[in-house]
Amino acid sequence: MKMLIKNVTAVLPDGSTPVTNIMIDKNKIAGIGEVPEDFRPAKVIDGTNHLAIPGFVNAHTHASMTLLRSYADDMALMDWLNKEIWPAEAKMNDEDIYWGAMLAMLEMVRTGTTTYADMYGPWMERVAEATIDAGLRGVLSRGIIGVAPDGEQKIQENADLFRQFNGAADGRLKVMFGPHAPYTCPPKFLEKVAAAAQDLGAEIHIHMHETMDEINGSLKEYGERPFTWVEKTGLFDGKGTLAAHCVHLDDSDFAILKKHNIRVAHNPGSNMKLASGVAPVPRLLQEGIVTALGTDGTSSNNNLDMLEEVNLAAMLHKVNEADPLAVPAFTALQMGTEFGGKAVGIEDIGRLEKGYKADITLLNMQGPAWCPRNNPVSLLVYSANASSVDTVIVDGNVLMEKNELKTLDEERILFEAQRCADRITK
Ligand SMILES: CSC[C@H]1O[C@@H](n2cnc3c(O)ncnc32)[C@H](O)[C@@H]1O
Ligand SMILES: [Zn+2]
Repeated sequence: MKMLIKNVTAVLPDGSTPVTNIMIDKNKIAGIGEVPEDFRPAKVIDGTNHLAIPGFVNAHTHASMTLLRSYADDMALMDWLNKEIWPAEAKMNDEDIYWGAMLAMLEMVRTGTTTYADMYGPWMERVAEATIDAGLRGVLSRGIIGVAPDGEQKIQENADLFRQFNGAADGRLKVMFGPHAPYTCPPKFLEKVAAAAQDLGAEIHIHMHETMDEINGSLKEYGERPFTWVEKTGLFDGKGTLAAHCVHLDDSDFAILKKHNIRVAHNPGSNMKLASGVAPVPRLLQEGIVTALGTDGTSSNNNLDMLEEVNLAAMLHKVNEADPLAVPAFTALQMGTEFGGKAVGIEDIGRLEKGYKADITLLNMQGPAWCPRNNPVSLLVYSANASSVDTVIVDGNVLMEKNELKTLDEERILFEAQRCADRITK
């Protein structure tokens, strides 16, 4: 189907923001600019007073964890996982996974995210189902904890997930392998994950170097930093790696990141809330390492609002480096969009440009946060919030138009998610 977004202020890849027209043909952007006479759209969206941006790419989350939002706060990572999160997750069933994921879909659509990279499980097929039902683009991995007795079975489940869903839903689903972290997956086990992923040509999604405890624990147990010994398992030798966090990095870690083109998902909100530290984002960007943004799960954030992460990325590194240019506004926006596409290994998302996928978010610029209109990118990153998002398009399909949801039943999702959460947490 042909669709036209007319008279919209569009954030183009060079950061300019002309008032223009976006032409969509099937699932792609067919052109931006003057509308040719022979372009006859079946649907027209009036973009007057709206800002069009590429849909946000959440490069690291745990969607079904929405059920644990506001359940365990103000703790450091390992206490939080061991004492609260893992016992609660042990009570989840496949219905919880589905409705938790549906609550995440609802929040992502409402806040303008069009693609997300997830690590969770078991029952990741229910997350796939939720993604298909909602119409989002999902990069799914079965979270694998190797120290558990059923570690090998989890590798098989990840392989099954890949076979069943990689490329499914018109290519909207992609599957990676999800070894949880170096402290839950010993070297011999990671060798097996690496072999299984490489057999299938799958990429890796893993938490790396999140806290100083992780680094110190690894130095104690293996005499080496996690990146050093994980590299020796061959995990980074396959199709590609998405490493979440990368908060604590020395020169040897930077060398490994560059050697293997490892892409980083920076999670400023989660890193602040769990008091994990501040990732060296300005240096990552300077050294040409693909650095995207993620929310992490909603028990360490506590929401899936990518515009908030864009704002946090722009603000946190300024104060940390005492440098207002540490992460400029447009760079932060690129981290949440274009760099996100690269990080999740989908090269044709994240830019408003001919040939790219029609994954587009529109924000209503009426209201005080958007006035005066001196600089739309600045208004977006520093002034507005995601309540301005009113229209979301993924793969050429409209998921929300002028705040009206097209694929999701909000009332039902909120009811079912509360019911599931009550069973787990009460
Ligand atoms: C085995 S599925 C994924 C696993 O990861 C847990 N998790 C959520 N947030 C974090 C984080 O910041 N660091 C490490 N692990 C995290 C989640 O609860 C699942 O158990
Ligand atoms: Zn995480």
